[in-house]
Parts: sequence; structure tokens; C-alpha cells
Amino acid sequence: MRIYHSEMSKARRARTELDGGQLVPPWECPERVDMILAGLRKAGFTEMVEPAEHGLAPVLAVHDADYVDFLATCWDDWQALGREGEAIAWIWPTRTMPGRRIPSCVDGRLGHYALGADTSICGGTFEAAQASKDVALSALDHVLATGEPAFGLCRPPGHHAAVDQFGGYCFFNNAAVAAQRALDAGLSRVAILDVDFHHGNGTQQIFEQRSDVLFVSIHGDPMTCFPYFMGHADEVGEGEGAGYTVNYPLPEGTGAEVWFHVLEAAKERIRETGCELLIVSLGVDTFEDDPISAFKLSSDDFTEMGRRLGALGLPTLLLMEGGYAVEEIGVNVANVLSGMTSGV
Ligand SMILES: NCCCNCCCCCS
Ligand SMILES: [Zn+2]
Repeated sequence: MRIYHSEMSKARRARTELDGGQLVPPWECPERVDMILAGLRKAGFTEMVEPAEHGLAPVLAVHDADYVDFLATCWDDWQALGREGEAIAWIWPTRTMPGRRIPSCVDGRLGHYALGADTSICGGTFEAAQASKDVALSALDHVLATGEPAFGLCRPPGHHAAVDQFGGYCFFNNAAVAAQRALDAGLSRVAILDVDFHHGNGTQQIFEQRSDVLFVSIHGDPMTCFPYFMGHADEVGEGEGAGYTVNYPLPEGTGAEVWFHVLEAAKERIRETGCELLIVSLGVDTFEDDPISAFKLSSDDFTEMGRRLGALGLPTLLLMEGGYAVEEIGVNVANVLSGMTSGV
């Protein structure tokens, strides 16, 4: 299986994340990339390919131009105010203050475009997000050209990024950008299966009114798990998109037996919807020792996950999302890819 990776994905080196009322080193750290690469090499995945540059057009096919412009300018605007810290949102439009205009100052713009305060913006963020999107698109092109599975080592991740919102460590929604490009290349329907522990609120929001992308997500129940305000089973898509959003929220502590049972139900929905391509938002924070998640999958379970994903028999693009147990992330990602390719 071909691995797409760019060293530019490490250009984002944020120093702070607001977590538990403190500024801590971000869970989504550049070292994740190195550990994944090491794990892949150790497992025999040595075909590493640099992505081509795809520019911003594929991003603008999914994200609003004003949002992309905000991401491009936020850090410079923040620095121009002489601030010591990193750009973190701290005021938002809320239930009692709808925010019908986008403020002109960077603090107001951060609040307009940020999902939460867990994702700081620093130098290199925009560059890394572009590299991550390029990784996803080059990996997609390979899948479309060959029918072979490919893995995009995307960093930063993307599934929490909505049409005009960043957060949950995500800026460009790599899976959504790839899905749109596959449709533009002539496919009629694409499935995005999000197996990250956290609900892919951004991906859902982008496609929830459309029937050409089936969004299926298995995740921690938002009543107790981030992103908290989206991902319930009764969110099924709207208008044209009714029936093309499928959410499987599961309780904290869910283990492999239940998780795989639900995966089979998710696969059945994908089968019966006639999708020509499977994009997997591959978060491995479902791992039992993930520091910010609450499922109980073992490293061996990731091998089984890959085997079951491969059994769908669709051209498959796997894109890196979350996973914060840095010591084991390389083994866990490699196990999914090994399981996927074991049958071939
Ligand atoms: N106390 C941990 C803060 C978690 N912040 C959001 C988690 C985003 C996961 C992305 S896959
Ligand atoms: Zn996650």
C-alpha cells in the first residue's frame, strides 16, 4: 500500500492547548507523524511518496473563501497586536448573542471561525494544513488511478473542520476535500466512514444536505464526549441528504465486540447505498490507552479493523485523523494497513 506523507505537515508546532483550565503542550503534536512513519516502516510499508501541490481550488470547493482567508491571515493579525501567546479563541457568538456580522478584529474573527478553545493557531499552521490537504488529494489520485488502497498521513487532521470553522485540531477537512474531488472526477457517490473516537462534526456539516456523499460515523456518545453538540443517532441528514448521514454514538468504555458489531452495521449501510469509493477518516484514538478518549480497542483490534474494512471490497482511501497515544500510534496505524492488505 502506498503511503503519502509530507514533511511540511510538521510545520505547525503549536506550544499551547487549553485543556483542563491550563495551557498544556498540544495532544496533536508533530511527533505523531514520526511515530506513525516509524511504525509503518517497521511493518514493511516502505513506499513513501511526497504529494504534489494541488493549490487552494480543491479547498475552496468545500470551504468558504472568507474562512480560508481567515486561516491565511489570523496568525499575522494576531502577532501584529504584539501578543506573547498563540492565537486562541475566547469569545463566541452564543445562544443569546447570535453574531450576525463577522467582527473585523482578530479576536472577534477567531470567535466567529473557531469551534472551541482547544486549537491554537501559530506560525506554520496554514502551511501544514495545505500540506495535509495535498497528502489527501495525492493519495486519492492514486486510488482513483489504480483502484489500489492508499494511506494519506494527514497532519493536522480534518474531520472536525466544517465549511467555515476550525477546531478539534482540524483546519481543512481533508476527507471532505478528497470526496469532493472524487465526485468532480466523475464518481456518483462516495462513502466517508469516520472511525475516529470523536464524531466527525465537520464532515457531517459539510455533506448533511447532500445525497452524493454518505457520511457514517462510529464515535463516543456526544452527551459525554467531544464535540458534545453533534453526532446523535437522530441526525440523519436533511433535505436531499436525508438518510445519507448515519451516526452510531456509543458509550464510553465500549470494547471491540460491540465496536465491531456496529462496524458491520455501518458496512451494510455503505453496501446498500451503492458507493464507488470508501474514504476512511482513520482516527486511532479508539485505542484503549488513548489519553483523551474512552473506547477500549487493543492494538490487535486495529488489525481486525483493517481486515474488515478491506472486506468491503471498495477502492479505499485511508486518511489520518486523531490518535494521541503517541508511543503506540505507529503500531496501531500500521496494524490497520496490515489488516487491510493481509487479504490481498
Ligand atoms: N481534554 C482534551 C481536549 C480535547 N479537545 C478536542 C479533542 C479533539 C480530538 C480530535 S480527533
Ligand atoms: Zn478523535
